[in-house]
Amino acid sequence: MASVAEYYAGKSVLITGATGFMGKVLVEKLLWSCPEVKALYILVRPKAGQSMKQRVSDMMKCKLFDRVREDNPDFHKKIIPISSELTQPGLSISPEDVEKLSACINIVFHCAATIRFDEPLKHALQLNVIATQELLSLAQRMHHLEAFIHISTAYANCNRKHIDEVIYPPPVEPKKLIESLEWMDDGIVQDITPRLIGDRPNTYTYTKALAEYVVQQEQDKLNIGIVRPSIVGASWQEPFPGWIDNFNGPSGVFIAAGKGILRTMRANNDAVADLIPVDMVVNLTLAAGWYTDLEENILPLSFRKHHVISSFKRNPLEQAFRRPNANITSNYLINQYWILVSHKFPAFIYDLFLRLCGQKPQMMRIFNRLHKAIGLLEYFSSQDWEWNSENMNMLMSQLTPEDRTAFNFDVRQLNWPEYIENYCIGTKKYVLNEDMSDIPAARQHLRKLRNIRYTFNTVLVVFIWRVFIARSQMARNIWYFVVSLCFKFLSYFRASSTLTN
Ligand SMILES: CCCCCCCC/C=C\CCCCCCCC(=O)SCCNC(=O)CCNC(=O)[C@H](O)C(C)(C)COP(=O)(O)OP(=O)(O)OC[C@H]1O[C@@H](n2cnc3c(N)ncnc32)[C@H](O)[C@@H]1OP(=O)(O)O
Ligand SMILES: NC(=O)C1=CN([C@@H]2O[C@H](COP(=O)(O)OP(=O)(O)OC[C@H]3O[C@@H](n4cnc5c(N)ncnc54)[C@H](OP(=O)(O)O)[C@@H]3O)[C@@H](O)[C@H]2O)C=CC1
Repeated sequence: MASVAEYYAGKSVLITGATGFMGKVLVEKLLWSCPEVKALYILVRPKAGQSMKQRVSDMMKCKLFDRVREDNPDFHKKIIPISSELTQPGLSISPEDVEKLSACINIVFHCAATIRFDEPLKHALQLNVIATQELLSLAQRMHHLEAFIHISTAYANCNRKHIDEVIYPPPVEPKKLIESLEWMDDGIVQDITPRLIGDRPNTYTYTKALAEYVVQQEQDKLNIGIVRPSIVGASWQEPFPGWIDNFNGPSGVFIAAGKGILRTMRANNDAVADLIPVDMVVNLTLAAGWYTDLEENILPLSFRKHHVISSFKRNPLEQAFRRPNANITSNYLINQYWILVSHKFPAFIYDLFLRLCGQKPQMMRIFNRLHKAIGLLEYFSSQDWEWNSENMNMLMSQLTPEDRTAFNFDVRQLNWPEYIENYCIGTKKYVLNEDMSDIPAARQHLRKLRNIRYTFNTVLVVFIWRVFIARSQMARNIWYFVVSLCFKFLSYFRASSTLTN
């Protein structure tokens, strides 16, 4: 059997979602580890006033492609952008491009999706299910297609506790749902969405489950593979440790904690957050293309020992609101208490301060957004799942020893504290674009925050005590008793030290 790199040599690959987090890393890794790959066709749409060409050219300037660029400055010649808006009929690919793709594509990686948890059902269905269907139809026209790899999520079946490497029956026949939603206006769809998604937490996991079923329907006509990553985090090693470019999932949580904004979160301390580095997911995806089978992948990170706070204390973010410190509890009331004391109260004080300085208050608004985001993640942070990963282990055993290194997805090799440290540094450098040389100033800022806190606490204690003493005889008695006790101790130590001298 050919090695993974040999398999991709001379092949033309089609990638959707190549401008996304995972897609970019997939493109980079293919160019780096499979240098003989013939061409990478990427489906891209114009966005935010930028043309498709401009977007692709910006993407290739990204630091992520540094090692590829150094190795081969002409690497961009292998990347062929195809204009496509996935939510449009026929993916809005021109007939000439359809012809071109049909004639040359050997492998398809379908990464594009909306991963927002609050996506309206109609749009999530359009992108995650209908576009997948359209892509499968296109794939059937490809004369030399060898594999169609669909990126799903380990949470597509999160309504189950134990998840096997099988496609479960869909919650509803996708075709019927698409037909019925077609005539409904957005308001009606919004009203019935909770009933439709049932025991799933959001439209994302619901539509990803439907998409898996749609892909499975084509298994007689195409060689399909489904990869189900869990929570995808910053890169472990490739192209360099800590690469991350978004606020999704844990990254937003880490940044909010590092900035001292997030001080409490509802999660099951005994549960694990199944985090997997993006480079491992990409390695597994490429190996799945080589082998074409059904895979999934997880790595447990315990909520109790997450190493995030200690990492940010060593490498602080700039201008933190408060010192990083997070209380993780599964108890609703305790969490609400901390939200009040550690989130809303400081936000209120800070906004009051801003108002007094003639500035616009902003902290309460930031906290409201944070609470919305954290609320959407709570379902995942409060539970535990069990995944079967026999196919993944089998795939690993099929790789040559060299490929096991070049396309490593063995999560047991990961050093957890080191990975989280690089992840936190990655959020600082690549998401927030902060300079590492500012770390001493950021540490100084944390020290200042600590001193403000000590001063504030002392003033508060003295103030409460003074109020208390003024009103209660008993408090006064206790106060005098404590003071006289301290005084006696002091005199005793002074006397005994005089004796020993
Ligand atoms: C110290 C404790 C440590 C504990 C350790 C444990 C960690 C693990 C924790 C929990 C794990 C659970 C994870 C489960 C994952 C499942 C896995 C998957 O299969 S898929 C992928 C998942 N998909 C998402 O993560 C999308 C989630 N995001 C959304 O749905 C939306 O972004 C939402 C609703 C959260 C916000 O929507 P809007 O409309 O209010 O805002 P918008 O347009 O997205 O963003 C506005 C601005 O805010 C930033 N932003 C977005 N999310 C942020 C966040 N979480 N924190 C801070 N800023 C964020 C954005 O970059 C943007 O910035 P600009 O305006 O462009 O400058
Ligand atoms: N991130 C995670 O934690 C996890 C992700 N996954 C899965 O991995 C895959 C990739 O996720 P990730 O890279 O994080 O997601 P991103 O949101 O970073 O990327 C999504 C990609 O889809 C493209 N896309 C979205 N809408 C359209 C459209 N209408 N037309 C054309 N392209 C479109 C985006 O293009 P554009 O740049 O134009 O917006 C982007 O390239 C998804 O299938 C997701 O379900 C699974 C588990 C966890």
